[in-house]
Amino acid sequence: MGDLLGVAVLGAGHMGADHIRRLDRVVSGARVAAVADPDGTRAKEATAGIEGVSVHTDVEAALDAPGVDAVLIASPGPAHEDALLAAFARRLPVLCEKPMVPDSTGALRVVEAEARLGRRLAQIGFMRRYDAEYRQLKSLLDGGDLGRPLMLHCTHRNVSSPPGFTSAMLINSSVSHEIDAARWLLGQELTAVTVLRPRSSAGAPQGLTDPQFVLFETERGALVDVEVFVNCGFGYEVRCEAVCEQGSARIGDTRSMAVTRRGLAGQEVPQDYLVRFADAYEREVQDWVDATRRGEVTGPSAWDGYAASVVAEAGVRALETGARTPVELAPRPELYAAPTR
Ligand SMILES: NC(=O)C1=CN([C@@H]2O[C@H](COP(=O)(O)OP(=O)(O)OC[C@H]3O[C@@H](n4cnc5c(N)ncnc54)[C@H](O)[C@@H]3O)[C@@H](O)[C@H]2O)C=CC1
Ligand SMILES: O=C1[C@@H](O)[C@H](O)[C@@H](O)[C@H](O)[C@H]1O
Repeated sequence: MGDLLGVAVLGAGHMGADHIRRLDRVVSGARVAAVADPDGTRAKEATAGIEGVSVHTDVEAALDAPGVDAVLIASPGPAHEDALLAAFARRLPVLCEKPMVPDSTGALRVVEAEARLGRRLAQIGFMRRYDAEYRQLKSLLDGGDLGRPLMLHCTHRNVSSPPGFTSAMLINSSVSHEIDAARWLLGQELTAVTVLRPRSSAGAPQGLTDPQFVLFETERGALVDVEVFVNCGFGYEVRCEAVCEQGSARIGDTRSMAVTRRGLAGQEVPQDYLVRFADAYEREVQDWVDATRRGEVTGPSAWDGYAASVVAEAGVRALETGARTPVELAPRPELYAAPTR
């Protein structure tokens, strides 16, 4: 490694381009060494003005490019397994966007491959763990002042879904964040899932089941409900209220300046995740760069990515069948910690 951690970014779409900008201009200690995207034009646009970066349409060529010390995967979910295994084969540390691998069999292959190496290389991009409000809620719950958590009420709304977004993706792409956040906040595995379908919004693309109401059960008897609505049209809203035995705590209400004029009081509502979670992405990538330079791997693990995929897969089955669906996890390799609390 030179003075700076050389990062190969795989995928230069919405998230990839934003991570490239962040690595180049916001976080310290890293540089963009290579970028791969089958759409070469996107890769060129995302790297315009960055010195010393090589641009590729082939993932393996980017991983083997000079100066690459680590990898950031921001390609679509189905491409993640091959990319993770290629990074592991080269012993390169990885920050992989969620979902780690959308299908649980592929996710387990990633866990097993890392366990065979005997050390962690992967951090999964569940950035809510780096959001100031989520961290505050986590400390409060861990401190025990509110007593045992009984319920989490979650809201996850997007203004609109991108082209090609499916009813299953409301769960395995969008709700994957609540799945990870609930496991982390509560320190418990999720054990069963039920999905209800309210009437679909006229604002949703034809055939998309949107919104959905998802109910998770946990191993120590708590309940987690999630309203997910990805074509709400009015704002990017992510909220979570924890209801405990001796109190409740709620995060995600609009935190911007309040303005009153012409008889109305109002606050700006973020329109997408890049705005709402800008600070969280920055802290996530900075922590990853710092830990990688120290030779450590911190943050959400491949096991967390696997668990989220299994729960989401059960959720998609529950959506299709209308039935309460149990979650079955494989035995957890020793390399990974159990959820604690
Ligand atoms: N943490 C978060 O809040 C968010 C995470 N994501 C995740 O980021 C990832 C990318 O999502 P978006 O940027 O929204 O998608 P996108 O569709 O905007 O970009 C994906 C890019 O990857 C390229 N690509 C396709 N196959 C590839 C391959 N095998 N190797 C390298 N590049 C390839 C595409 O040409 C495209 O440029 C997904 O895993 C998604 O779930 C997306 C949005 C927010
Ligand atoms: O990860 C994300 C997207 O992939 C997903 O599609 C959105 O629903 C989430 O809000 C966003 O954080």
